[in-house]
Amino acid sequence: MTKTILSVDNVSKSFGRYKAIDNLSFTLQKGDIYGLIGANGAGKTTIMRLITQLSPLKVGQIELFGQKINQQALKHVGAVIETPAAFDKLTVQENLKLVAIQRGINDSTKIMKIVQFVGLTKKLHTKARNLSLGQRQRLGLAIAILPEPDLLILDEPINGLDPSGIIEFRKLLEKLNQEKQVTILISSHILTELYQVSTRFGFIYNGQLVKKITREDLDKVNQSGLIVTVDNVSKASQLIDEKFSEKFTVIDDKNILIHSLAIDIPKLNQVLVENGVAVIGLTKEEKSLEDYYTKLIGGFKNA
Ligand SMILES: Nc1ncnc2c1ncn2[C@@H]1O[C@H](COP(=O)(O)OP(=O)(O)OP(=O)(O)O)[C@@H](O)[C@H]1O
Repeated sequence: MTKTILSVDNVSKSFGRYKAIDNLSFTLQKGDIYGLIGANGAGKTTIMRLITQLSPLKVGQIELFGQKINQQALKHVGAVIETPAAFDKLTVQENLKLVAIQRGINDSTKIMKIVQFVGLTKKLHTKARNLSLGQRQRLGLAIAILPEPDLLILDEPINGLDPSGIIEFRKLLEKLNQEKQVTILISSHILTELYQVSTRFGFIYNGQLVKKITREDLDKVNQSGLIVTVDNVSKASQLIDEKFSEKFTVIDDKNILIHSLAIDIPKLNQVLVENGVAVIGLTKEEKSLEDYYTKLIGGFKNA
């Protein structure tokens, strides 16, 4: 049975006359890794600040774990929003000890486990101000996950991480999600990475959630066709036209795009070969999350 962890319902937020969030609604079910995507200024941070009560909610409703947001429910939420919440003058260990005291965590081995988990063991006694940007991101994550939250909210957590750091970070999130059943709301401009980690996506444009899609459905939409590479395009297109009902486009003098993956591929191959057309390749045309985003947002910009 699915369990709703977070429900954002018709939320709006204005700064003066400017409407940063415009009637936005979405829900997170337990186990989701929800990728929030949008251009600079779209409203990603603002909605995260509203969820965590860093910014007061005046229009709409937000429920956490089935109840109206309140301080008690927020104890089960870990968040890294904008700059990580570490104290510059304290070391990594001191920062985590402080969180442990604030949250009543008595197990002293837990800090070491978390430090190891986020890959900061060598920096245990380094002051937060002397950490690199990526190391600060890791400390921010450590602070957020030390109290074992049920929901983790991460605003641009992979900014500033090096390539191997990005991969490690993805593995950390997957581990938290799979082993500890942590539900995650994450924003990032690095869409290749967000695609790999997320199970669902929400696209924000000008403060509105203009599209919600599961990764499964995104994959279906993006797997938009089959590219057939042949030695004789005119003969091949004539045969496809005669023998199959799928729409197709001749791309160039070697390639034809069939606009459906439902076509009977062995039969297509057989028909072409039996009629003297050499089939050089059959490739699924798979588009990326970037392609989907560009097309979706392009449509709104041009509307
Ligand atoms: N405190 C504030 N006062 C006035 N305007 C604000 C305030 N906070 C945010 N905004 C505006 O609200 C809009 C949404 O900002 P937000 O930080 O949520 O965007 P974002 O999607 O997180 O962008 P980015 O990808 O650049 O981090 C922006 O136009 C921003 O200038």
